[in-house]
Amino acid sequence: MWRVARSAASSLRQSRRRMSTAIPGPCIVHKRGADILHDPWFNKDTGFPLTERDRLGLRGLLPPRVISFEQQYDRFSLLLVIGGFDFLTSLFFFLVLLVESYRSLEKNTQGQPDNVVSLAKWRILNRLHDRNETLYYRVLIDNIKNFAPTIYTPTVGLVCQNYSGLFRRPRGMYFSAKDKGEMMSMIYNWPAQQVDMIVLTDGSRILGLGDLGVQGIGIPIGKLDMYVAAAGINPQRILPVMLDVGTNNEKLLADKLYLGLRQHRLEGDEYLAIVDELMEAVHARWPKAIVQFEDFQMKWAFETLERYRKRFCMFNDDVQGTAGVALAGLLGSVRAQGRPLTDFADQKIVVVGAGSAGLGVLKMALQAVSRMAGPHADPHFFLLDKDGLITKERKCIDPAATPFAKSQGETKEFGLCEGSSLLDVIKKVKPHVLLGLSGVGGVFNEEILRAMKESDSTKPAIFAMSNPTANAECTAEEAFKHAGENIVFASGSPFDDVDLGNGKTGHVNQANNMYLFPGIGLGSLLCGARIITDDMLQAAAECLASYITDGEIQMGILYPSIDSIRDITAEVGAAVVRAAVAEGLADGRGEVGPKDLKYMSKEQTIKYVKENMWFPVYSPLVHEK
Ligand SMILES: NC(=O)c1ccc[n+]([C@@H]2O[C@H](COP(=O)([O-])OP(=O)(O)OC[C@H]3O[C@@H](n4cnc5c(N)ncnc54)[C@H](O)[C@@H]3O)[C@@H](O)[C@H]2O)c1
Ligand SMILES: O=C(O)C[C@H](O)C(=O)O
Ligand SMILES: [Mg+2]
Repeated sequence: MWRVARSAASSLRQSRRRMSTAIPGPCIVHKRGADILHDPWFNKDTGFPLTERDRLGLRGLLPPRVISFEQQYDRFSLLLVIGGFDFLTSLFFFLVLLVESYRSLEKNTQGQPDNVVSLAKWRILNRLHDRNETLYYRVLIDNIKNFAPTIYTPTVGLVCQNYSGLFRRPRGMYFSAKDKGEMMSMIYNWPAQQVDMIVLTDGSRILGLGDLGVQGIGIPIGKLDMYVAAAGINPQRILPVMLDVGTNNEKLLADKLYLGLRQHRLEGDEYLAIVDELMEAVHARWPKAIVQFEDFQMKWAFETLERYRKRFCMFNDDVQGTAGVALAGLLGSVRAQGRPLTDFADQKIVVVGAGSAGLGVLKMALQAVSRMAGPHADPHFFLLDKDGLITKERKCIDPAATPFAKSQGETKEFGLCEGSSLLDVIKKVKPHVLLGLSGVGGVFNEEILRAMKESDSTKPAIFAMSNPTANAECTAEEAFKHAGENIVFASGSPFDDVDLGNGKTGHVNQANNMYLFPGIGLGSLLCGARIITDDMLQAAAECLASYITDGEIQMGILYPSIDSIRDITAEVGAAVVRAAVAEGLADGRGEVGPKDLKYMSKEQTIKYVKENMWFPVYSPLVHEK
């Protein structure tokens, strides 16, 4: 409680410093009176100055006292500090929640008080988001480390699971299979003239929680919150999109409260025709918008990526964002062993999970090895799925997994065979890295973690990257307890650092694509990239990898603290801009043309990116009919 209060106070001081230097430009508003109070984009609540109240027809619609932004911020931060950590207040919100949507919440959170508290915190933030976006994003930016776990992973998973019960008002756009033929006109229903960043899901693989259908909309919302907080994308220019093509989740289909289409998922050409139509509609209205595909099941993740990546400015976060973050961590783990980066080519890496994320990681790791050791390099990657080690003998092997399937010669060398168990692989291979993207909680059990003690690495790396928390392959505590103090550890969802009991701390890294996707989107946007290429993604990953100092690496720190995510994102964004310029793919943006971008130094590019990041301050509102 004390630590949180102190960090909230220090954020507030920093925030005040920024508040005093910012000179906001005016903002045109086409409405007056109560309509403004009900619009979270423009609403300042009690913060409207008296002159503005007169100009906008607000006099008499608010209590007379004007409360400054700083005071509003204080009041809200206090509410959250108390709301999050004081037992009685938590209990109060628990009761409120029970009353408001008793049945569904009780059913879904039975015996899990942590979840109830997490949802209560999410509700408090969400209410502010509904009411006053400027204050919401300021609170988020200044307290990102505390609140990311609430608006993003892991709580966002819980929010998706409970979506029907939590639903109060829509956010973003919903396109469904029933809208076929209508999307080109529907897209004009979105009230904002300009959209820069879209996150799109079909809800088919939400974190490690499976097919959640329309309820998956929480993921694009959470990702776009990170875009605003980390990348400074203007919240008036973001658009979360749910493409509801049905669900194969029988429980949801049978649920009377389910808010999505009650039909099984479209498949094959029918499915692709719907996605094509949506992409055309988006492109027709906002040709420069970046589209991030998120949490699509593997077959559609790969297919849509290949289908659109040369036609639209888009990327798949689970395949490409995850790959870059994992690669940055893997390079860090080579440094942690005191070895040169080129030794990455010799690392034995076991990847558990042959889905969109696991295969994305291996593909990018293979590219890195080829760059370091030449195109004929023979990397030591071992890929397992639910049926064990994948070899060339596997029947019905997924084409995307084929390049990583082991040949008979390779398996023989290690005494392995098709379908060898994870334990067998670890014991015989003695890998430098064990990386999980399986979506299965606890698969790195005690035996497996103990076996990692025999790793050939002086600093074995354990990456339990699956989300949310309960789906992590192991907890941080289990990893340090069973695999030893010598490991470097990273997880997709946040865990606290581990007290090793001897005055030492086991550092927990969060290997989550949040370190890259905001910068990939921001950089692509600010240079007017036509498409997003592998070189741009590689530049992003390398930038993240180089952010960490040798001193930090020695302490087991592979990724920066989330507190510095805005700074990291600016650097990553600049790296993406420079890579796009180098490839001749940057058309420029606004008054900044391709030539301007080309002649910017690295520092100038970072400055350009930083200057174009939105920051929440109350702008004077000017009414125009
Ligand atoms: N940390 C991050 O930034 C990040 C990014 C993307 C995905 N993820 C997480 O990774 C997980 C997987 O995502 P995905 O898109 O690849 O899913 P997916 O469904 O495409 O793939 C899952 C893979 O895991 C395998 N698997 C299932 N049970 C297994 C078992 N017991 N042992 C070994 N393998 C098993 C499956 O066969 C499949 O190959 C999810 O939990 C997701 O939240 C994390
Ligand atoms: O959403 C996250 O936290 C990471 C990733 O995109 C995932 O699907 O798990
Ligand atoms: Mg995802």
